[in-house]
Amino acid sequence: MEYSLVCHSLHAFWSSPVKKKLLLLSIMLLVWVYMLYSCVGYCSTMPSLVVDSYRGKETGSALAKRTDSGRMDLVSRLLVQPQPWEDIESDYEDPSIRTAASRDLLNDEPETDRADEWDEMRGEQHRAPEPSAMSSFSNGSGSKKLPQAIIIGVKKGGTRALLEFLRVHPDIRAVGAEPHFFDRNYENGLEWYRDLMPKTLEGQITMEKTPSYFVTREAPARISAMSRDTKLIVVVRDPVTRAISDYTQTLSKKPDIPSFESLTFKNRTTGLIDTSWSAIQIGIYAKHLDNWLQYFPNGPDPVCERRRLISDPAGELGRAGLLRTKGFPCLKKAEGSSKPHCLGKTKGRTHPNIDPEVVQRLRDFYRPFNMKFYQMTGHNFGWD
Ligand SMILES: Nc1ncnc2c1ncn2[C@@H]1O[C@H](COP(=O)(O)OS(=O)(=O)O)[C@@H](OP(=O)(O)O)[C@H]1O
Repeated sequence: MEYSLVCHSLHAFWSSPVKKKLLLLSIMLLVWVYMLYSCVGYCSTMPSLVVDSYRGKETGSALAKRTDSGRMDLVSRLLVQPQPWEDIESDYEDPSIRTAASRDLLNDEPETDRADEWDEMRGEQHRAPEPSAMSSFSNGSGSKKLPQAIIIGVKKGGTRALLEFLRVHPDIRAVGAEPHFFDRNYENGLEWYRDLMPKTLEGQITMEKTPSYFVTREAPARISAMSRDTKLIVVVRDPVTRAISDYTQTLSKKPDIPSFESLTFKNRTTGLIDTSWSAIQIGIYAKHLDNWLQYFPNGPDPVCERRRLISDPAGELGRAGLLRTKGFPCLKKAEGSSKPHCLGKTKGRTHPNIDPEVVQRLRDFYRPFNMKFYQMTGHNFGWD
């Protein structure tokens, strides 16, 4: 009896249309709350491939200390546009690199473009960190290692472009500024050098580029003492246009220097070339390479060529055996950016017009050295 009464009242309750709607609404609300709860939990534990603007401004330790709830993560992901170019690599912030003197070998002039480094550092601040590096950064894992690969030259050869191409790859981590360890800072010791490097995980490659190593007499012995397995990479360029590019850089900083033509010759009448001028000397590649072969009998490998780096970067890197098997995307654009990150403002300066006779004289001067260089590397770069 009691049972039928309860059933009856329940039946009466369910049969009321208003109450039916109320119940339906409550169920929907419950389902919605449950779904939201699950989604928050799931998203907050997803590996982060992009950096939101807030995280991007933090340092590693700040990241570690952060105790955001998953809900905030979700909200920031939904509301804030992902800004993958806002992460800052700590290696660019290293004051010891920024203040490292950068001087020409023979001319007492800045060797590479400091302005470039700054531009590139700024550009770097807008780079998306690689997923693997990101995770090592955020969880504090990974360690600083001595570089396994170094771009050793040549100055004005396109070394910056090459490094930027390579470091797009998630398995490559590189220090952006030039450490100049094996030429100017050697007395600081290997620990100092290692400390400049970014943290890497197992399997990642640490790299740096300092183009003056190629012409530094002590560099091969020093690099070999660090590790004979160090992979040496050289980008070369037609020595005549390289010299003009080098001169153009100096001219942009010291507009009062003598003309290229007058610096080229010891004696213009006799046509004797001044090989003590660094702009000329750097281009005698065969001579410098000889020095490397004493410590690295296989020589730098690979030797890339600047023209090909411009016309077919992926092909040139593939030919050179760099990342051949990795499906390397060379000039990757950042999400949300129309520009590929590559070079600073000071690259691609207009060269001054040089007297064609002087250019020809220089071509004649370099020809035998170029031939020797082709022989040594087993590759005709076609500069003659
Ligand atoms: N994608 C690409 N590939 C190859 N080369 C490129 C590329 N982009 C720029 N460049 C030119 O490279 C020249 C600068 O070389 P570096 O980066 O080695 O200069 S530096 O030694 O670090 O100052 C510099 O040459 P100049 O313009 O003749 O001065 C750059 O314009």
